[in-house]
Amino acid sequence: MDPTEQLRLAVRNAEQLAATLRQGRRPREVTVDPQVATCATEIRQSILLMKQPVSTAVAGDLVAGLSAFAKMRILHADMLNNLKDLPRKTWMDMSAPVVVEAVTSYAQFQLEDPDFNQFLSDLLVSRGVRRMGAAKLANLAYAAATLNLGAFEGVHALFSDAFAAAAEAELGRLGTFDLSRALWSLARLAPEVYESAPPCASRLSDALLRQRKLPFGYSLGQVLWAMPRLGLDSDILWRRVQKTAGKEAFAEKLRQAKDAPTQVELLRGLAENVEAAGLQAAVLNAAVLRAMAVRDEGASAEEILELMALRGLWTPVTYRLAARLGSSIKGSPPAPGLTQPGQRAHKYVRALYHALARAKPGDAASAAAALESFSRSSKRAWLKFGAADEKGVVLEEAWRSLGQSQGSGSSKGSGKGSSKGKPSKVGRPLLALEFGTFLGYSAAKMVRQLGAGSRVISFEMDPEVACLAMNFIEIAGLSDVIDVRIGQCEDLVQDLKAELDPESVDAVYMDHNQMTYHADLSQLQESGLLSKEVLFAATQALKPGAPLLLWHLKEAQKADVFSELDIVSSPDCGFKEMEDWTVLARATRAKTRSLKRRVSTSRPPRELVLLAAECNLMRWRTAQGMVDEARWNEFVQYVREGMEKFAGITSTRDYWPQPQRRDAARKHTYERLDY
Ligand SMILES: C[S@@+](CC[C@H](N)C(=O)[O-])C[C@H]1O[C@@H](n2cnc3c(N)ncnc32)[C@H](O)[C@@H]1O
Repeated sequence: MDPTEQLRLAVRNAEQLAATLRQGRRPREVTVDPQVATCATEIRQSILLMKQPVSTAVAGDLVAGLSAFAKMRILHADMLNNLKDLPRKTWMDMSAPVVVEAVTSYAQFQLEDPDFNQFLSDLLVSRGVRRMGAAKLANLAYAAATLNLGAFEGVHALFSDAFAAAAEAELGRLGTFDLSRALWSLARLAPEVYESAPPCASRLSDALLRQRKLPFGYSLGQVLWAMPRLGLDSDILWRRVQKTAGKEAFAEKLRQAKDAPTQVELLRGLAENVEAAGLQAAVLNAAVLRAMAVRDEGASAEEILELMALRGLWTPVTYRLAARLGSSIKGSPPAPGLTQPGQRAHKYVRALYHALARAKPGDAASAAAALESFSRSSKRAWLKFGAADEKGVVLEEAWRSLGQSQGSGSSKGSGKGSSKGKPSKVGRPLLALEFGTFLGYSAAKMVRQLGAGSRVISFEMDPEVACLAMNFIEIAGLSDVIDVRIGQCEDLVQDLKAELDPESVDAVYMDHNQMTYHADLSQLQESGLLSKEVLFAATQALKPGAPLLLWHLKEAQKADVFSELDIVSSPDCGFKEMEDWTVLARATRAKTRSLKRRVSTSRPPRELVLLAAECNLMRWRTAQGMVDEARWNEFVQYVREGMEKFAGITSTRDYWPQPQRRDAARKHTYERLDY
């Protein structure tokens, strides 16, 4: 058969398969589904046989194929590579809808490819984006913003001009979802924060506020993030939505809150929006904790205690807080208070109450042990701790040795203005940043190992989870030394620059999103916040995998930015035959010239970039319940082999109490067709 015809038929087939996946009718692991595999192979074969460069019509089929595979969250490298290599003329000849589909599908893979991003940016700027209809424009802007094309010349102006020029009737046709995404995209593409709103933003925001149904959930969080950046006031919107706002919106409002009283009010609002009694109590306890952090807010803390007593929501944490406040309010239920989270409480809430019922108040070790026992109690109770079991030992050792070599408990603040005539770093309490608080388990471990007086600032984007963590930290007796910040880490790091002295961060621990580890580390390096003797640690570097972080660190080591790089192989927490890597990178004052220095101008190998995208897709498919443990065992070995093959990166030491388990883990092989 003519390869272009074969491609066309296979792509139609892929579209149907993607549709059945959406209806939940495909088997569990779609990447090994025989029908998907056959279709993927046919596409590959036709690409290999086709005369290059392909015609615009064939390019259209490739785009449709890419879009179908993007919907199935499967990386078809041949299709991606073929599209990437299309001559500019073919891209210019494609119709606007095909270009929109190509860019939006491509964006879903979140590939790190600055050269192609530059190409796409130039292409969009030369083609122009007017006259494509507001819905397509909103979609395209969203893809461009996801790819961070705002970094390239002309892209932001392109979209802001197009939205400013769109006819009123066209904007009127956009629904709440599209308007929300358009606002987010404009803010994301903008090179800086606006003082006053540009016309495009005002028009979109007016159209949004006219909608009968206002944004909610994730979209609302995006709009609340975007509005202040676009110079828009979000108060009117917030007043209308706050009673039904979800956690994404509260997370953003809490991050933006400039003072503790505003945070207290927001947490009280969040408590009214959650159902389970146990979670409501935890959120209100968090509000009391925030109120206690400021001197004049004792009255507000008492008011919340009163409200909790009326609702019968006192927990062991509330009793502790009341005692700390010297409050005379009579608690309810009687001490120790609620130790059951209530019907239908989420696993994380149950985990906290399991700890509240078992931990000795003020004793961090017993609190941590209680969370561990919950996580081990059954497969379904398993919790995502990246610092437990063997990996926990590796990390604790590293933090302890940092504490012993640098910290000793002499007092020196790390706030702005406290570093006049900087003394030597040796002999002062340490400051650590954690990315991904979850229930506060690893933050508690870290702060204790770093030594007396040390502090951890921990970032958590889920406000309910952050509140659970604040309760756990209080029962562990660590509220004075662990500060949970709510929001997206990227924004929180930006905010920290105004608060901390340069070079004041001694340790960083990442356990949030492996896909962004390397970008988050770069942001920290560029912020100037890292000490020249910083210890950087990250978990889950092999499962689900952080190939780009590993590559970044290896390059940084070559450039003497980090002098030591330790990649420790061990079992993943709770899985005996699943390998994971914990990464430890140390800077050394004597060697490290500047952490800000650009590590390298070279780009990671293409295969590594594709591997990173595969790790991300695997995470996505797992969240959809499509990947089981056996498949993961296999996949991590594929990542390990890929790291060695494409970047020469291997583990540097083992921490396997039973080495035969490691050998067994390494025998797993990942079946993956070549496409
Ligand atoms: C694996 S858990 C962290 C476990 C925790 N470090 C421990 O061992 O106790 C990952 C956490 O990171 C949070 N997270 C993910 N991406 C984030 C981001 N971009 N900013 C802030 N928090 C994030 C998630 O909500 C989740 O609670």
